[in-house]
Order: sequence, then C-alpha cells, then structure tokens
Amino acid sequence: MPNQQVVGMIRGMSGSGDEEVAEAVGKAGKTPAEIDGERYDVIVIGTGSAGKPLAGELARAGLRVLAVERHRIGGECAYVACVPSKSMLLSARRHRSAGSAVPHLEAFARAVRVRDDTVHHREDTLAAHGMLEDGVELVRARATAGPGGVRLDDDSTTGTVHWNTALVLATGAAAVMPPVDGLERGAPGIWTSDVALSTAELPGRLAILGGGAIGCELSEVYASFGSRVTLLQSAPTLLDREQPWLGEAMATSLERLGVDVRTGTELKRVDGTTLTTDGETFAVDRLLVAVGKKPVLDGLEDLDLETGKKGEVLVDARMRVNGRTDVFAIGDLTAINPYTHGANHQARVVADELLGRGRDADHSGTPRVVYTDPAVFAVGDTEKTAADRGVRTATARSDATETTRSAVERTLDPDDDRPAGLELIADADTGVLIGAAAIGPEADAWAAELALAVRARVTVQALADQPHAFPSWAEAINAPAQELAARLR
Ligand SMILES: Cc1cc2nc3c(=O)[nH]c(=O)nc-3n(C[C@H](O)[C@H](O)[C@H](O)COP(=O)(O)OP(=O)(O)OC[C@H]3O[C@@H](n4cnc5c(N)ncnc54)[C@H](O)[C@@H]3O)c2cc1C
Ligand SMILES: NC(=O)c1ccc[n+]([C@@H]2O[C@H](COP(=O)([O-])OP(=O)(O)OC[C@H]3O[C@@H](n4cnc5c(N)ncnc54)[C@H](O)[C@@H]3O)[C@@H](O)[C@H]2O)c1
Repeated sequence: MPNQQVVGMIRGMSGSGDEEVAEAVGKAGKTPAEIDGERYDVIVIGTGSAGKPLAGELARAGLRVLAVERHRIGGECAYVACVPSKSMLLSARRHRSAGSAVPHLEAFARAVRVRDDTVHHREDTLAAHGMLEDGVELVRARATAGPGGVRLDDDSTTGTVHWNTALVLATGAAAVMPPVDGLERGAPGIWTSDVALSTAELPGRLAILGGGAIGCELSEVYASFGSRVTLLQSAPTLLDREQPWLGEAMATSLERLGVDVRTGTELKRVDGTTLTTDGETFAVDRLLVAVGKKPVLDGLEDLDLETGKKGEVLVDARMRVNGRTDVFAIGDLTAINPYTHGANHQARVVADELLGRGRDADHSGTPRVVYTDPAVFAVGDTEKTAADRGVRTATARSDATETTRSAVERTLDPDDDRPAGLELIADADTGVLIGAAAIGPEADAWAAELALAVRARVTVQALADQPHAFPSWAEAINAPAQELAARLR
C-alpha cells in the first residue's frame, strides 16, 4: 500500500522511525554527590525558556546559582517545539512554492535534515556550555524540592542542596493525553508533538487531535508534504480561545492545503490506529495528540504549592508562590502566556526582584502567534475575556485583502487566496485598545505594534492618527482604528 512505502522509505533514510525522542543529551556539569550539602544564593529547577535565561542573568550579576536539569539543557523550545516547528513550516512553504518540481518524499527528507541541523540534532552541549560560561553551576539530575532543600538524583548518585535567597521553579508543562478509550501515551502509532518534530517519518494518513497552535501548525506542515491530514477539533472552531472568525479563517486556509478539518468532533475510541469519532470510524497511519499541556509538578509535591484548575502554579505579580518571598514559579508551570517570550518576560521579572529592582510582571502585551501561512497574531483581550472581566467592548474589523499591498501581491500571484483580516477590540468606555486579532501573510510581523499598543494602553484615537507605511499590510489597521475612533469619540 502506498502509505506504507512512504513510511518505509523515509525511515530508511535517517533511521529514526517512531521511537520516542532521541536521548542525545550532552555531558557537562556536576554530579549530585559532588555538590551534596552545598548552599547557593539561588537554585533554579528546569533550564527551559524560563529557567535558563534567569540562571544566566543572576550568575552574570555575581550570585552563586545552581541550575538543575533532568533532560535537555534549554528545555523543549530549541529542540522539539518552537524551533523545529518553525523550520518545518518554512521548508513546507518553500516546498509549496516549488509546485510539483520536487517530489514530496525528497522535499520532506530535506526538510528533516535542515530541521535536525537547526536543532543541533537535539544535542544540548552548546546550551550547557553557554550556561557554564555565564557562571551558572549545572547539575544533571531530577530535583525533588522540599521546604528544607532540594534533593538531587541522577542514575548513580544523590545529594541535597540548599538555597539562601531563592528557589525558582521552572519545570514547564507536558502534553496531555485525553481520556479517550484505547488512547495511550507511547502506544504504537500515537505521537505527541515531541515525536512529530523529531521523526523522519512522513505518514501517508495523519490524524491530529486538537485544533490549537500545534494542531494548526503541524497540519500545515504535514499536508504540504503530501500526508492526508484529518484535523479533529472538539470545539466549534479552531484556535477556540481566540475570536471565532480567526479559527474560521484558519480552517479555510488549512482546507486550501487539503486538510480535512472537522470541528465540533469528539474522538470516542482508538483501536491501534483506527479511530472512531461521534460520526464515523476510519483508519490512519499515525495519530498526533495535541490537546494542550499540563504543568509538570512531579518533584514539587512536598512544597504544597497552591494550584489552579488546570494544575497551574498560582503566582503573585512578582511570580512568588504561596505568599512566600523566597519561592518563585515561572514559565509554562504557571500557564500564564505559555510561550517562550512569556517565559522570558517572567524570568526578567524574577531577576529584577532578586537583583534589587523589583517590579510587577505585565502580561498584557504578550503576543500569541501561530506561524502558519497566513499567520495568526493576537494580543490582549478577546470579546469573551473582556466580558468575563466585566469590560464593555467595541470592535471593528478590516479585510486586509483590500490593502494596496494585497493587490500588488495578488497581481503577481493570482492564485493567492490566503485569507487576511484584522480586528481591533477597544474598551467602549475609555477608548483604550485592549485587544487585537489578525490573520494574514507575516501577520506576526506587521501586527506586532498592536502588542505594544495594548500594553501601553494606547487609545483608538492615537492608533487612528498613527501613519502606517504605504503599501504595507499594516495599513489594515487604519480602517478599524478610524471606525472605532469615530464611534468612541
Ligand atoms: C510544538 C510546540 C511549538 C511551540 N512553538 C512556540 C513558538 O513558536 N513560540 C513560542 O513562544 N512558544 C512556542 N511553544 C511554547 C514554548 O515551547 C514553551 O512556552 C516554553 O518552551 C516553556 O518554557 P519552560 O521553561 O516553561 O518549560 P520547558 O522548556 O519545558 O523547560 C522545563 C525544564 O524543566 C525540566 N524539569 C522538569 N522537572 C524537573 C525536575 N523535577 N528536575 C529537574 N528538571 C526538571 C525539564 O526537563 C525541562 O527541560 C511551543 C510549544 C510546542 C510544544
Ligand atoms: N506558535 C506558538 O506560539 C505555539 C505553537 C505550538 C504550540 N504552542 C504552545 O504549546 C502548548 C500546547 O499546544 P496545543 O496546541 O496542544 O494546545 P492548545 O491549548 O493551544 O490547543 C488545544 C486544542 O485542543 C482542543 N481540544 C481539547 N481537548 C480536545 C479533545 N479531546 N479532542 C479534540 N480537541 C480537543 C482545544 O479546543 C484546543 O483548541 C500551548 O501552550 C501552545 O500555546 C505555541
């Protein structure tokens, strides 16, 4: 059967198949036994987008810092998340532009090679050396934190270390497996994004469960290389925490690539790689599960952390936990803006606190981007989150395909039917911009000013008065800003 041939050929090329992510983790740092009984100014557990920059900044400022990592130095982003997914998206785009000139298998194999070079073959020595150069002391171990110290275990030794000033928890989040009959993590044929972004296998038929950021980005990747992708989303729209029209536009965009988008669909049962939804039973080669992530709390149980509904660690405006001044949580563990730039911001807030220039975190201007083509950009409130806060909103939308930039691009490529649009959401009582949603080519770049506008509490009057370069996609901001400025005058 052609699908099986596809799988076999690609596996043969690089040999990674569908085993769990390679454990190629470089050697650097100390053993738990070597540092048993030591005291540090700050101990950071987890070296991802949250823990790594924080540990580095504090060590460069002269503090004695220990960073503990049980897997890859650098966390998920650089190896199995942000970076490989963007590499694959860009290769997929290039492959689509080439038309049928290059066969799918050949293009996919090349994309995998480029991806793996970009992520240093998931090997973390370079990141480890960067931390050591910053002056961070590094231990590769599983941390178990308690009120009296942090116990460290690796395969052969143990030790206990203590903090003088602060313990920072930055343990991230892990993919959720929903309670579907027959669905098990690690079962043959079941992928998480870690596997989908490490494998060299191109499945003939791929089902993706979950129409969030991962579901949309990886649908685009695999469909572009010829997989028959079925995207199963339980909510009525894709990207369901955003304005509904964004998810609808995303569905249109993915359907153009041949993705079978099924919203409002429940997966009821998995039998090997045969799936039963509320409507039908069908066979696939792989099922990628991408229905969200859950904060990683193992090793932190003895701290009795206050957690929210999704298991996220609750923090105050300085990222402190349980009302303590010496224990902090940052990054995906808090579920506040679970993005690398969100984690980086939270790390800076804690660094400032510990370096004597404390200030509150401001999460309001954190962009939410989906790097498909067209890309999705959102910031601040949606109408729903504003209503939940009791804020009255006024909204206005533009069709970005009516900009001169769009006309220029579409004359060049008459087949270009990518959706493009922008919506502004204002506080109806104050005229302040509180949210924005956009989709369009490179929307992550041309809508980025709206993130600062939301954070700086810019009024729609100021936004309407702001010139946008001609002929750029950003001109899509003009009409809705002017409409809101007139309505809220
Ligand atoms: C497929 C995918 C694509 C993404 N794309 C983007 C993107 O394009 N842009 C973006 O901004 N964000 C993106 N994200 C989100 C981004 O990857 C995360 O928000 C970010 O990496 C979180 O960083 P973190 O430090 O909180 O967690 P992590 O990077 O997960 O780091 C936590 C670390 O803690 C370690 N750890 C956990 N428990 C212990 C313990 N007990 N002892 C020792 N070590 C421990 C783990 O091994 C891990 O290395 C993507 C996510 C995925 C899954
Ligand atoms: N570009 C980016 O910044 C980027 C890219 C990929 C991932 N990420 C981050 O990685 C994390 C995980 O991404 P994700 O896409 O798994 O989570 P997500 O929370 O963004 O989306 C999950 C989606 O799955 C749907 N869903 C939930 N249960 C379901 C079920 N049983 N059946 C079908 N659908 C179901 C939800 O309605 C939701 O739309 C998120 O924090 C995300 O922001 C970010």
